[in-house]
Amino acid sequence: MSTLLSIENITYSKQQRTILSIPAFAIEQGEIIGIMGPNGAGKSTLLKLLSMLDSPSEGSLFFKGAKLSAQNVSIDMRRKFAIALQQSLLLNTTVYQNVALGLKLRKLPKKVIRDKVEYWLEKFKIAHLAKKHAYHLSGGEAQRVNLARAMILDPEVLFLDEPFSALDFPTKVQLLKELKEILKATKTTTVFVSHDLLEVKYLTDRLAILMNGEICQIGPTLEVVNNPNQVTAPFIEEWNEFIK
Ligand SMILES: Nc1ncnc2c1ncn2[C@@H]1O[C@H](COP(=O)(O)OP(=O)(O)OP(=O)(O)O)[C@@H](O)[C@H]1O
Repeated sequence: MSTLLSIENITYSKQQRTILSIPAFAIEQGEIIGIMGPNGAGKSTLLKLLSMLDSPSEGSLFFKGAKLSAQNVSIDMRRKFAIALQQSLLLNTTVYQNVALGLKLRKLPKKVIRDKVEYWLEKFKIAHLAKKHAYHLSGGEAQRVNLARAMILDPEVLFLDEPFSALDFPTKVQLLKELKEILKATKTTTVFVSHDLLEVKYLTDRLAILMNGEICQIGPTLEVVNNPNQVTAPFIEEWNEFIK
């Protein structure tokens, strides 16, 4: 494996408060890495920095070894990333148009767009909803559209911020299963922020535990879950107790 995206000596501060302080963190090509931690630990902030939606107060971000800064981040660079959030934030139009939008912005030929949209609607089992208005979907259907809209961009890194947390359990389990198959088949490098150890155990290869803005433990997911360190144990053991 080789490092795809990494950060070095990052801090992120707001109103004289340090929200994140991370000396080093690397995401390997093709892996699914989870970021878990208590409320307010800084998970979403870390995701925003990694996906270049925000800039750190200090420190550097590297993509394939090249340093990125607010100045040298081109549209082409941004287009290597796709993001799916808990709220699907779909547009006021059909499912088809929502999934097609990113490719239209990239000015791909109509035929290519149609083929790709059909492919991804099929993959996420929403082809029958193509003409339906996005505002009339169930939560699970909307999240499928959201994920199709991200995957159609063929991202080098997919960022997921709690995409399943608003779904009921059976819907979540089904979508997790399908998404894992898709991510593994496409070898999509994925950063997955979640509150839920069950989701994280199922989906991720490695896990970083973020507490008070610091990565307190990182390693293969099962190793971290089964051998928490002194700092992460109270957080992880509470979960282990719950899902035993
Ligand atoms: N722009 C900002 N200005 C001030 N404080 C901020 C800003 N962004 C984040 N914070 C604070 O930083 C901390 C980390 O926030 P963040 O949303 O990253 O945590 P989180 O781990 O994702 O939390 P949750 O699990 O509740 O979603 C919180 O205390 C939050 O209030």
